[in-house]
Amino acid sequence: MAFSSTTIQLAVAITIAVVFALYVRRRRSVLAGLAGPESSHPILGFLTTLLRGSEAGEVDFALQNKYGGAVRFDSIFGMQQLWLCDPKAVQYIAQTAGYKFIRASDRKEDSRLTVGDGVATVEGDDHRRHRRIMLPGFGAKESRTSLCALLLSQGKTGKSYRTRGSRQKFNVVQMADKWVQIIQDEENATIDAPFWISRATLDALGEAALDYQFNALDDMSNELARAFSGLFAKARLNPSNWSIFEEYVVPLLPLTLVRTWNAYVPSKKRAIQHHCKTISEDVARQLVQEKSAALLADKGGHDIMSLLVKANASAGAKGGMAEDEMLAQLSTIIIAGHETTANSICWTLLELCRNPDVQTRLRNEIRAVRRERNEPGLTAATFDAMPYLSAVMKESLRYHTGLYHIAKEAAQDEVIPLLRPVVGTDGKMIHEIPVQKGQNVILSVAAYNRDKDVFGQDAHTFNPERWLEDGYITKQAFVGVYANLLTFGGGHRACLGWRFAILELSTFLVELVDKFEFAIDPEVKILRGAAIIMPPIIEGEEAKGTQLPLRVRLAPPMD
Ligand code: HEM
Repeated sequence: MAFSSTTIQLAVAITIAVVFALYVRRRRSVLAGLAGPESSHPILGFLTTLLRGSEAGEVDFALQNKYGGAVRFDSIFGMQQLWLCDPKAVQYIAQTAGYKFIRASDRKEDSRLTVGDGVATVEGDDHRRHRRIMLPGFGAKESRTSLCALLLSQGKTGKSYRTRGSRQKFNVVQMADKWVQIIQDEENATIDAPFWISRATLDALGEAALDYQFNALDDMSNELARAFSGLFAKARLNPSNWSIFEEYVVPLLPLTLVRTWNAYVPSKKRAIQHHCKTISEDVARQLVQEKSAALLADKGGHDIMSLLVKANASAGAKGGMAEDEMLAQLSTIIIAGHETTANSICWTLLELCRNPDVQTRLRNEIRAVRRERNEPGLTAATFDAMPYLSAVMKESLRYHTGLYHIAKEAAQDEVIPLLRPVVGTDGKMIHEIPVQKGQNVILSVAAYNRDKDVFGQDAHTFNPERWLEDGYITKQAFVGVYANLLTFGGGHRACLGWRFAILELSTFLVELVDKFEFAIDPEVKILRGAAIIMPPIIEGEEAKGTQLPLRVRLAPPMD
């Protein structure tokens, strides 16, 4: 990439200013006694290893194995960063400390570029206000209602749910029909699972959460689907040294300079982010207008966006959201809820390929329950009757976390407790870690979810059985909203859509595993891409982005 001389001069000036600021800060750092790895780059420290490891999570597992639950490492210019997977430390930061730990400020402007000032970006009182307005759309009842409306639409529509007009099939059934066509037309065809699942989950999110038809499965040229599919891999996989430098140094500048930089210094990532934001804002504007009109006519729906418009109207001028904040929520929901869920479905299918006995047992359970209940469509109660499905999902969300890191920052001086002490550089045991205001902290979702004390000595093995046996999992500290995993985060920032994601994952698995048998060419090595989220990628074909070629066959009928 060629840089203009102004960009280079600006970069040099910023570098000098930041080096000086960090030099002062480093002298004050209280993390020096914690053990950690050597830097792998003179300027970028250990970041090049952490962000570009062979596979997302692998560096985390090595740190956990060598140092335990708390690690210090150097980021840019020797600035000290804290990495944690200790259950009590994670619990403290994600849950107990509340707003004493905020979203890392180096991530905020970046996510603002894609989603604007939505719930995932704002802080403090604004964040409380956004969550209060959004929560009604994401509660247990609403998640079930909006998704059940969809699930039932493939059969008879329940009287308490709205009809879906001309749409007859839930998206996964529609996708499965297309797969049947492909495998009938071409012997030994492989299906690139993320290509299809990403479109189907976008359609599902549109219909269930927004009452909007993206038509991504029918319309291969759909602009929004093309922009958002594989977005993280396109924008973030394998970052160059320059991208890492920019991502960590620029946010240290005063906000106006950060925004000037983002507006005038060209980058592939920012071009992608800008494109996505523009497209999603167009859809959001249309939706907010439609939903507001429907509300005025007393015809408000039960989808998340309608509930959001309704809750916002009730909140009134003081407690409500401005128009740009409402628009930002739609981009937030698409970014937060689309690829994360699509990837989780893909990883679960891959584990079913790698563990054929698990696949067979799951199919047997699905078919037995469906035969026994004999219902036209799926309901939340159908899933409740499938304990093995629940175990497979929990294990998949544990083993392949949607995000492998959650980045936080101390909003004040704090002391972080540890469940298990770690050995300091002077050989003494460290039981708690004092941090100063502004300290960046990485919570390793990948490593916490593989904690052997919590999940068993075989935590690095995919084993759904652990969720069915009493005493296999020992709760060390309450951490997350679902199955005590850190996958959906925790506390005041926990994922708003986790119930929705679980219902969606359940639906896709039931429909797909009932109908198809899945296998993968053993020669194809699938890696967890490191792109904030973890898209499946093929070793040696990283440049092609998200891929998961599966051998899909019709499953033999039940005896
Ligand atoms: C398997 C799928 C998913 C995973 C693994 C996932 C994971 C996460 C994580 C780790 C966070 C950040 C938690 C933190 O910072 O402490 C988050 C936040 C969020 N997620 Fe999800 N998510 C998923 C699906 C969804 C869905 C389907 C939706 C919406 C329909 C959604 C909406 C959100 C929102 C709005 C936030 C921001 C919450 C806030 O900042 O207050 N997510 N998610």
